[in-house]
Amino acid sequence: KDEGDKDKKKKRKHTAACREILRKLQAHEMATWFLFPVDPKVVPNYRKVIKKPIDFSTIENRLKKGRYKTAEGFMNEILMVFDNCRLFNEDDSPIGRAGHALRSYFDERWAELVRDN
Ligand SMILES: CO[C@H](O)CCc1ccc(O)cc1
Repeated sequence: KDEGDKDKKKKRKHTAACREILRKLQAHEMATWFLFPVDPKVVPNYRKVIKKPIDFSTIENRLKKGRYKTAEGFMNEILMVFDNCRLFNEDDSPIGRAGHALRSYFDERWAELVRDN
């Protein structure tokens, strides 16, 4: 097995672990607002405020295409979902609270992944 094969195997391993975490996030009851891109027709000023819009369906497509070289690349885009939410929504609002709840849930799943790998 040359280096290339080992790297490919490692990438497959972290991609599978990241897809499992993403599936859990998408299944979470608080995930509704984060599943698909925010529609600029529904929220006109969203794209003016949020410079890097990102959502779970976009991340899922990138995972499937093998776009993340490392698990950290995946983690950074997941965290961007929650940073965007904190920027756009009051902490004390339904979507703000959903973002915080889902971020805590992610942190727990991520800690498990790090521990188990
Ligand atoms: C990920 O969702 C966005 O942060 C919130 C977009 C939004 C804000 C206010 C509304 O009335 C509707 C959508």
